[in-house]
Amino acid sequence: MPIHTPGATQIYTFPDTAALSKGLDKYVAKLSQEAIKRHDKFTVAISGGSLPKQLSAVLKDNQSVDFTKWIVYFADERCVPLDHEDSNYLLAKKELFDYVNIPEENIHTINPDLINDPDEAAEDYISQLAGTFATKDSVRFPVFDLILLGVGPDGHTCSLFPDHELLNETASWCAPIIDSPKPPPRRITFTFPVLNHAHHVAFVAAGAGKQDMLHQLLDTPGQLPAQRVKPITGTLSWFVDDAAAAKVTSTKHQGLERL
Ligand SMILES: O=C(O)[C@H](O)[C@@H](O)[C@H](O)[C@H](O)COP(=O)(O)O
Repeated sequence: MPIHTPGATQIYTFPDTAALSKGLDKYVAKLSQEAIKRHDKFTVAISGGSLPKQLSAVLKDNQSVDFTKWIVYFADERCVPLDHEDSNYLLAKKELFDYVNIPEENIHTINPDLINDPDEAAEDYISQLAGTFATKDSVRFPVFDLILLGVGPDGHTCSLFPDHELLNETASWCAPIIDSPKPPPRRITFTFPVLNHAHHVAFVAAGAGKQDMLHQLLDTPGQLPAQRVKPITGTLSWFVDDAAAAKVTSTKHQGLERL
């Protein structure tokens, strides 16, 4: 059975976070294999928050995944040194990169020399993206094989916050933000066009604290940042535990059975 129905949002539920990590492992491993078969690499972007831990719990021991072909970006990053406790890179390194053999040059971090200038840091990140994606097809936007996102209690995703002017960005690939309501205030973030050009986008959300927001995002039409993630031709999936999905009424699938 295919794991995706193009155009539809797939909501995979799991009894707990351990099961969610198993499902995520299965999903990511499959997409990684498909992408490597197709173009000899797997381009993936990840977020901060609880995502790296959920992602790596099972995946880091998955011997069937060829991590040497992974090319990793951060869907958003904080303007802090790479060894700072707020760094999304540091988090991902501790949770995943330290356990798997992704070549160092394939992990695209914010340029640590530019963290005092978010504009420059965002420009630099765009140049890094161009190095990976602007190949013979000369694409207008990067097309990631997979973008993995979290969602905040206010409906934000990446560093795209409700009512912020960045929600209207239609051209730039990566934007600076200096007034993030979630600390730290200075960050860089992918924009909606980049999220929406990906082949696959998956949100990961766990815990009762996400119940109300998930119900709002998945059952009620709206324009919250996470609701504006609508891949144009790609797929959209949610990986959630039962606690987070408790109030969701939209069609849900038992994750591991369906995957
Ligand atoms: O850099 C960041 O702050 C994150 O990328 C952010 O977008 C995160 O994914 C959400 O806030 C969800 O965070 P939790 O998973 O911790 O709830």
